[in-house]
Amino acid sequence: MAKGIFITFEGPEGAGKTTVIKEVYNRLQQQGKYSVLTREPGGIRIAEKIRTIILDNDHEEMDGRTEALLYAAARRQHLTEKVVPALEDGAIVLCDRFVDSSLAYQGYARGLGIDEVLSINEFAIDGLMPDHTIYFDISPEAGLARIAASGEREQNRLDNETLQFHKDVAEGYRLVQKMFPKRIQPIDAGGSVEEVTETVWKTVASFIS
Ligand SMILES: Nc1ncnc2c1ncn2[C@@H]1O[C@H](COP(=O)(O)OP(=O)(O)OP(=O)(O)O)[C@@H](O)[C@H]1O
Ligand SMILES: Cc1cn([C@H]2C[C@H](O)[C@@H](COP(=O)(O)O)O2)c(=O)[nH]c1=O
Repeated sequence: MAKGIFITFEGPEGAGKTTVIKEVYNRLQQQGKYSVLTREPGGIRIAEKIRTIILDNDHEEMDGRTEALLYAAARRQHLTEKVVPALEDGAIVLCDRFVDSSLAYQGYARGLGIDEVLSINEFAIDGLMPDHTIYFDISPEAGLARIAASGEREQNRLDNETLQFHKDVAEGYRLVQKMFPKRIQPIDAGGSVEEVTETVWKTVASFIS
């Protein structure tokens, strides 16, 4: 049985999750808290390989159900190899995206059905849902504008979806929040990096105190 705390970070493209989660992880390290920073899809060798297959711009023919199953497969391996052992060791596990991404992106935006995608993920996660989820609340337009402004990142197959797809992702997340109101805590992600980091830090601190 897990002894640690499993915290996931969710939101649309460019919401600032990766930027802020790194800072939160650094602060936990400075405080001497045993913490693990990881991401989905990825975090371990096999899941990073699956990530490359899913996000490759050249794989435009990928079927929606194949996509959902690949995310679930990467998740299963990541959980068994990294997340569960860390939780059993008492770590605070910070994970950049998890099952709610599948529900919003594949379940709602791809039109596979939130319940259907939850059902294949139930097999993958075998009962392990996050203790807490922080949702970075920002419009898809603002998130995509941040990515465009930075010019640092190569656009992947999901980034390159239509604006309507990203609006559907946001609507999907809204429905997922209604399904899990106690677990998912929205924060305003529209401020500066410093402002959002402070909000997230305070929220994480409230989970671990
Ligand atoms: N609060 C912020 N204000 C302005 N720019 C930001 C803010 N947070 C992050 N950025 C910038 O926006 C871009 C996207 O940020 P980041 O990669 O952290 O987002 P993300 O939520 O992880 O996105 P994705 O899920 O698409 O990978 C980066 O260039 C980052 O420097
Ligand atoms: C876990 C997960 C992710 N996605 C999408 C969301 C993003 O477009 C990419 C991951 O890229 P990031 O830069 O690391 O955020 O994958 C998804 O559609 N379904 C999922 O389950």
